[in-house]
Amino acid sequence: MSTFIKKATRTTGRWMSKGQGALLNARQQCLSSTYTAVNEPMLDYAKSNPETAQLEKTLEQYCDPIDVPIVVGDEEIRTGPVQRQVAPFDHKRTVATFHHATPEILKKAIESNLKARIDWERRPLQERCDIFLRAADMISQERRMNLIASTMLGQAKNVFQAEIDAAAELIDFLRFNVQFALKTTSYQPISADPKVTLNSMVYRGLEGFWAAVCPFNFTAIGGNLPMAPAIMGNVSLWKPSDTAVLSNYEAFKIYREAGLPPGVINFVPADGPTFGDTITASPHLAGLNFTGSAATFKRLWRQVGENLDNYINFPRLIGECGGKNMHFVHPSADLENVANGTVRSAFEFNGQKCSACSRLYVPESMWPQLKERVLSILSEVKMGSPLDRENLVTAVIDAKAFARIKGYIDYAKSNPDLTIIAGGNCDDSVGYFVEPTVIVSTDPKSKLMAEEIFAPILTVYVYPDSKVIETVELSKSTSPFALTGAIYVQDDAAKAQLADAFKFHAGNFYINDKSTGSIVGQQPFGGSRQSGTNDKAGGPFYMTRFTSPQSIKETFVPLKDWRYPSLQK
Ligand SMILES: NC(=O)c1ccc[n+]([C@@H]2O[C@H](COP(=O)([O-])OP(=O)(O)OC[C@H]3O[C@@H](n4cnc5c(N)ncnc54)[C@H](O)[C@@H]3O)[C@@H](O)[C@H]2O)c1
Ligand SMILES: N[C@@H](CCC=O)C(=O)O
Repeated sequence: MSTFIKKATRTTGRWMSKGQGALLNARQQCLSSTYTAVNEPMLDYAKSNPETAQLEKTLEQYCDPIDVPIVVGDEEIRTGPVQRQVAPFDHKRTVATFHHATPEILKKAIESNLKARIDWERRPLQERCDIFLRAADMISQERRMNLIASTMLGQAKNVFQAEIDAAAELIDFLRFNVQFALKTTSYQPISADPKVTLNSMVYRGLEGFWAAVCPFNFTAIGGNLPMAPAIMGNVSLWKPSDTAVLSNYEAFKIYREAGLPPGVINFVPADGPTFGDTITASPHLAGLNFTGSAATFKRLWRQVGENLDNYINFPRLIGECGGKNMHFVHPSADLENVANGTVRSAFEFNGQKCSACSRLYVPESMWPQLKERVLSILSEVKMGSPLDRENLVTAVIDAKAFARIKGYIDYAKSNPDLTIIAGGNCDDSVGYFVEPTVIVSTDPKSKLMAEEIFAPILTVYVYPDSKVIETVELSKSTSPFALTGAIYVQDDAAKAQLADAFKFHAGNFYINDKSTGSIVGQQPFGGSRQSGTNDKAGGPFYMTRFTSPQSIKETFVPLKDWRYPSLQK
């Protein structure tokens, strides 16, 4: 039985843990800005647990495809050609049908945003927060399984991966964003003598609308990108990825049912370039909250640049992009820790995490033993449908990704600098399956060591033990990304040296831990260089990006003379 259920008390027909009870009280207190979030406890889905039976039942609700509309204000729109979201592990199975918004619909959605903004921006922050805390409670309780099931089927996450993402991380984003919004807006400037002059700060939402452009790989990120601006009084267009429409729609519906007024967030699946062209052409674009590849972000940034003379405000651009994350192993490292951490980081959810380890630097003295251990673990790793909890590796997201990944594997097979020591097989007859693959490269600058592949592929470079510092420098100059990175080292002096050396090469840096698995409120997330603008989602500074404060000075003593005081007669 999971700890969560063991501690649970049944109240008003809902399962609620002691922790959640405290949170609901905290929600009431939030009206006085004292709300403190805690991370959502995770369910463990042991076979005999009630949540496992509940999940099975919920999965049945998704046997037939769900038709997902475009939602603008209160209107559901179903346009022309129907799009399909398929199960990546069984591509004959359609999990959702949906519709691409045309430029006309997108323009209508912007108008609807701007109309809704008039009231929404004026609402007290606490009222806005309360809606999203209600959404967090709904996801934590009665709607949890809808998010888990739709993420499992649509994005091919197994139950543990879906629980971390679609339940725990999304709930955490909602609650911590509220906490940070309340804390950051509690700052008021000093007033030396408030009877003479009162200074204050008004936390305004931005003028215009935000475009939230979402990736496929995290339901929580899809849910966060339009919601964080909304908490701060903004309005946004939610553009889900075509391969995550269903789970994103489930989250959108929950926000609306929790009390989000129509038009504050409009749900607009759309062809990527059509969406990008339309929003960047609007004079009302206030900001872009983007997560996805660096290539797409650069294209949007360029389009904003080209339109600069047409905007009412300078749009704010937030972009969280890709990575080529390394595990750098020092000769003093704990081998078992390296092996377990690297397999989890590189292959969990098929390496389709921006933070996944995709290059491994290992000293030659350690490699024979580490290789043996990694291969031994991989012989136990199972690949298959995400509906089977035993499968750590499932299918990659779609046919396009499959073809791209296969291209890298074919390249490795034909290149003498690269040796495949595990995996290397791909099969898309039923689903888009790519075996967890380990490739050893004798060329430290190989494209497999440099480019983001977003796949279950780990490339290893074995270095001479005497060349730690040279190899650190080599690793730093190999890839343009700076997202996550890990060092495995037990020697204290070496640890300090390596941490300093990688200061600008990872926005999220791990010491003796794997490069994935950041938790909201614990490891705020983001990288720099080609990995993005490093605004640190899940941390306090993120929320400040969504406000455009106004400073007000009010004087109660009239100015009686225009001269400087000592010159007054
Ligand atoms: N740093 C992070 O926090 C983080 C988190 C998750 C994913 N990622 C990155 O995201 C990428 C994987 O996600 P993806 O495959 O969905 O990325 P992607 O760039 O292909 O797509 C992201 C979104 O952009 C949209 N899009 C595509 N072209 C567009 C255009 N011209 N204008 C506007 N929108 C457009 C897509 O439809 C999708 O919704 C990887 O690079 C991964 O590292 C980063
Ligand atoms: N929070 C995630 C990153 C999401 C990127 O895809 C992690 O650290 O595993």
